[in-house]
Amino acid sequence: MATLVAGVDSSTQSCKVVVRDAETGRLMRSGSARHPEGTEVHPDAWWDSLQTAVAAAGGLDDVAAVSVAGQQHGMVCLDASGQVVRPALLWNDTRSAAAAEELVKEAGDGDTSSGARFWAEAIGTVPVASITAAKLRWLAENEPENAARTAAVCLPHDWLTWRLAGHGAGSGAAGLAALATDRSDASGTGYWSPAAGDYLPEVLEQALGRVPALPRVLGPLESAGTARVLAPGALLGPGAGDNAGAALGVGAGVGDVVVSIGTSGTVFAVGGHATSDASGLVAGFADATGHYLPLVCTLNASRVLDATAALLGVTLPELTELALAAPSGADGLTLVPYFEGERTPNLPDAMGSLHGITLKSYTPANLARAAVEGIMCSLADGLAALTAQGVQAERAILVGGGARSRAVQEAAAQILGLTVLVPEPGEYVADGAARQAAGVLGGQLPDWETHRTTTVTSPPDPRILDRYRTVVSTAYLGGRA
Ligand SMILES: Nc1ncnc2c1ncn2[C@@H]1O[C@H](COP(=O)(O)OP(=O)(O)O)[C@@H](O)[C@H]1O
Ligand SMILES: O=C(CO)[C@@H](O)[C@H](O)COP(=O)(O)O
Repeated sequence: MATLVAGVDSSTQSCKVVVRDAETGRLMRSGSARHPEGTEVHPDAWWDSLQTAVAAAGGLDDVAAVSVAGQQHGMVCLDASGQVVRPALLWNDTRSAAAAEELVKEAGDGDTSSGARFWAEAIGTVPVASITAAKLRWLAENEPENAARTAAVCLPHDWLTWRLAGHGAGSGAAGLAALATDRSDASGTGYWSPAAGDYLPEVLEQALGRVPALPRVLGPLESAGTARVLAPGALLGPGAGDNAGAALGVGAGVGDVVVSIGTSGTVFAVGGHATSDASGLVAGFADATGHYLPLVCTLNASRVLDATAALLGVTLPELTELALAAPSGADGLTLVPYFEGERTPNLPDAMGSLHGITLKSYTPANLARAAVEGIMCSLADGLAALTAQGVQAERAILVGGGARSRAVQEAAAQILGLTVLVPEPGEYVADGAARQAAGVLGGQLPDWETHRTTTVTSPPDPRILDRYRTVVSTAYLGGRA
């Protein structure tokens, strides 16, 4: 009988579970379940969704190993008994924007530029609202009683792995000591340095006022123990942040840039050295294989498509058809997609906007196309920031729910200036977690050949990005590029 492994992606909008053959990678079963809306979510809701998704995948009683990947940065605070202190603040919750600014300024003794240089060099990432350290500073300032009750801090994937190991409310000090994470997710906290491979407790103390218990950071194929719940007896992998999970899932190599269009838009690459971008555009994360994962993340991607489809009263496939019916460049209509504020560039209070409205351009088809092009332009800016850090970019690999849209695929080919590869629709973060689980079981990452990939061709149209950049520069950046 085949040995089975499972991978989980506990992402912003949903939880996905895949069960694969450990040797061949063949997909045996899968399931998913929705997460609640909002940017503040109680971790119990993720646990409920995980249970539903596991049941939909036919259970995990027969799997030999499981790894959990998840949305990054979410602040999960536990008290001394192991109980969750308050609902988690997610990566896309911007209430911590001012706290992030304070942390940067304080590190430079009041000077933001030298503060940013400190963070880039010490941690690899200049904090913005998304980063866990900024959320902890917000907690200390706004909910001191919750901050005082916080005995341990962990991330969404750490907490789910811990629950699978049988820990939870009532586990006490021994339970907190069993918390584990991996390099990729630790690198998004703002108090773990990918270059040093260690926590910087002084940075955490500056953020929260003291240093609570933290998860042990496991190596790429180090086990987090044995599952006792949902997959009893299965080996637990270290897990990963979802972007590092996607890199594992698509098998990204040198020259590949992964572009993910989910709730977040991300552009990232696996690299051989740690980056430190003091401009704050590129986060210098770690990957899940012992290397690095320089990454740009935006707050606005697939949900801009959801909102535009809702406004036009069409389904997502209909939105794609509308966008494809419009001319490239949408007759000059430019949509800046900062609907939820923006993280890159760091404009937490920004709003979206529409430019170039004329009697000719103001049509449903052009609006659909402008939404797609606006998202892709913001990711093209991310790509430019990445290559400015020395990242080699030859091919873009599109993943995430939005990559299912042919209009998105074609816009990528027109705007990014790279060869665009689209793996067949799938759950690549959960697949990456499953691949990690197989690696933990067998001692090395398997080379699964599990997905077909198509190359998208569409004539490049540099006018789209030029026009977008002019609009962003004048309307949002005070004339700066
Ligand atoms: N056919 C489609 N066309 C465009 N977008 C799609 C399509 N199918 C799914 N999506 C998008 O996928 C998104 C969810 O993607 P996903 O990567 O699962 O998000 P997350 O990882 O943030 O939870 C939805 O917001 C939806 O807009
Ligand atoms: O904050 C980041 C990366 O820094 C986001 O990429 C989150 O990890 C959420 O991912 P999705 O659920 O949108 O895929």
